[in-house]
Amino acid sequence: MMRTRPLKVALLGCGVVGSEVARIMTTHADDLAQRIGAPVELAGVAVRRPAKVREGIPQELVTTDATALVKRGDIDVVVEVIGGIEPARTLITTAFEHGASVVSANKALLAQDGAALHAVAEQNDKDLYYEAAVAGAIPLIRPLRESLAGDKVNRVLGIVNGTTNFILDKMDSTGAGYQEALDEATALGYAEADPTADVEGFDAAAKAAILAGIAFHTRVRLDDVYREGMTEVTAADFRSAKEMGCTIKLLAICERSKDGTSVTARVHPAMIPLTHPLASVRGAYNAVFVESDAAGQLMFYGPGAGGAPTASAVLGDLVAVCRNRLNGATGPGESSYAALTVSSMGEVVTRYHISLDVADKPGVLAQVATVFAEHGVSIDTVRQQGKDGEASLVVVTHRASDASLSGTVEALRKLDTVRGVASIMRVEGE
Ligand SMILES: NC(=O)C1=CN([C@@H]2O[C@H](COP(=O)(O)OP(=O)(O)OC[C@H]3O[C@@H](n4cnc5c(N)ncnc54)[C@H](OP(=O)(O)O)[C@@H]3O)[C@@H](O)[C@H]2O)C=CC1
Ligand SMILES: N[C@@H](CC=O)C(=O)O
Repeated sequence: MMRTRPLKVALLGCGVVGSEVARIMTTHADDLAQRIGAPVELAGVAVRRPAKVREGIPQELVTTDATALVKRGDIDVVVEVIGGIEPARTLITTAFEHGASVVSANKALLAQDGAALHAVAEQNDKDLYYEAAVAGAIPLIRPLRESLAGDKVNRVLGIVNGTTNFILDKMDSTGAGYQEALDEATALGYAEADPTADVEGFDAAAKAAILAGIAFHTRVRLDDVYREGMTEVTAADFRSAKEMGCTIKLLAICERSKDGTSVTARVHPAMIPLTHPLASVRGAYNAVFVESDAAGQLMFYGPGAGGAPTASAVLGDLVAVCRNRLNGATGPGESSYAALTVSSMGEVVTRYHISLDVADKPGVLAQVATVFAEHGVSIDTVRQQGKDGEASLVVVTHRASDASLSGTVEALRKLDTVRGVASIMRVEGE
């Protein structure tokens, strides 16, 4: 039976994502009411610049006083799409304390303060949902939290940042420059307010922290995630990757140790074989592999950024939270998490592609090979190209720990025949 009194929604932020949330709430109002069992009403929209023309948003709903909006006391659900840590964190906390549940797309905040926010939500018997915080439109949080709750997830690996995938794809497929591709991603609404978060890997690291926490039922914070961005990836790296039958992607990889007592989470550019499904993920699309004991390997794929795709995930959460509200219930919380150790990057085992500038003279290869052997790093292939007394030496290793590889590189730098380490890239997905 349809309830006639509407559920009231406060929208905090009306930018790329918020404007699409408002549009869908209006255009799909009847369908949403049907699915929820009550109409939903946009009760207020908090922004920074009230004078800006916002199509479809009645001016009387617009306010710059987000605090007063969440304190009104008659708001059922606050949708936070402002981004950043403050004022978003205080607004969300205040919303719980004044009787509202919260839907957020704010991965930066959730990766940093997710545990504290969940605690406040639970103390106040309210929901905190955030499907849109990871991988845009792709349903990933709910499958991990609910569908796979009876299984044991061991690994989550994928592309979780649309902006950097867009840039790397453009650089690889059209030879576009980095800045040109970044400007296009920003104009399309994919990039964060400060795109440093995207290109330096902070956004993907926040998503990795959230994914690892939900997948392994533990707490992983942003600071626990090893992070390298993609600003150092060059056209030469793409050429080397092609010679190996690979391309380069910015990957987020979260793994549970074999004995199940610890986890690792990392974000960095990696070479992946062109035959791997992740190699064909184009533009701002994301794709995530989840490996679990019983299900085996699952792949989630779809638009990872942009206003409408992200709003789709926000609306899904809004419907779920409204239904919970009508049923007088809340969805699954996170208070039952175990405290697994988060291991350092040194313990991660993978393959490496190392490009060295060396002197082009006899014995160099043997010298370099000895250093690898002394550090217990086994070599898979070596390719040398020399010219005018200088040479470039490309070494691809078998699987080795990051700590052994770091020791190897430190020792290589001390050889007088090694002029420099041009690039080091991990090789994944084989
Ligand atoms: N863009 C995307 O593809 C995706 C974004 N997200 C996340 O969604 C959130 C929003 O992103 P996006 O829509 O792109 O960001 P935008 O920068 O486009 O929008 C931010 C909105 O917040 C408003 N705002 C900023 N500060 C305040 C404040 N102090 N009080 C009230 N309103 C404020 C802005 O107001 P005004 O309009 O007046 O400037 C604007 O409407 C972020 O957490 C982001 O990480 C998640 C997935 C994908
Ligand atoms: N800036 C982010 C937006 C979605 O999370 C991205 O590019 O993935």
